[in-house]
Amino acid sequence: MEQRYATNPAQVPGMTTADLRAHYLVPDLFAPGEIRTVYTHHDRIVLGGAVPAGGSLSLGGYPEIRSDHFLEHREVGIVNVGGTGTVTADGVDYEMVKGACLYLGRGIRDVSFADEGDAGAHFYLFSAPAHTAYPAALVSPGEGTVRELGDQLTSNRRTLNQYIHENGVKSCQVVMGVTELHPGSMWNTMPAHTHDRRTECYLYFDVPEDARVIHLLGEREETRHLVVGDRQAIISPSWSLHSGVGTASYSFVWAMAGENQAFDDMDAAPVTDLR
Ligand SMILES: O=C(O)C(=O)C[C@H](O)C(=O)CO
Ligand SMILES: [Zn+2]
Repeated sequence: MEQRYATNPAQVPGMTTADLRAHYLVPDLFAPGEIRTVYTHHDRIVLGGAVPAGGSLSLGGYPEIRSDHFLEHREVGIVNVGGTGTVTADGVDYEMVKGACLYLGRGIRDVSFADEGDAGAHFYLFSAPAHTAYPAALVSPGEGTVRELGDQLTSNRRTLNQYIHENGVKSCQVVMGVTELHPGSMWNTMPAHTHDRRTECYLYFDVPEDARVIHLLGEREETRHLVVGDRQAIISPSWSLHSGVGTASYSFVWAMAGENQAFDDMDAAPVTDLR
């Protein structure tokens, strides 16, 4: 499990492009036949990618979280950003089509990922410490709480699906969903915002091979950017604003953990305030 220690906003102005990428970009979560994990000390979130590639992969314990099994004292939200696959949790099979979201609570011992042939399932994992066990739940794409946001005239028309959240699938900390940009719209999360009570991670997907998302980060008076490709994740600490613009339409999984689960607890950073 890769370790990423927490950072302070005062470090950002002195960072090179390589420093910014090393701290806030997760470029290689997905590899065929592997489960990869990254532990960020920002709100103790673990990001993971599981690519069964026609076989089956088991999620084990890790010394970095002093656990015999991954969900010993954690919960996880999983979104499949590839072809159809199956997650099995303590003997129960959950078939996950592309875009489906599965919540698995604390205490589940055996978790495995599988797909058939060249289906190409890519399971994205977002996990945080959990104080109690909530029931497992599978949500089909588009079946959560749907919010239509933005406008074609400002190139930010998008559909935001909330899956694991206060009024949906229950969890201890994890809040998770998927936002899809409409064709011709390029900007997500406009205006940019912060939420000092939660760390948030985005996993960009369905980014065409020759396209990139320019993701904004940092404090509003001192912004920086990351150039992000398909199935790459970013870590946005509680003090960092987040927003992005693509050179083509794309989608992203957003997920948060921290002090509260109130989606609308956010402080807008109007574009006129950004430097
Ligand atoms: O397009 C958007 O707006 C989003 O998807 C915003 C994220 O959900 C977010 O940053 C929530 O805090
Ligand atoms: Zn946010």
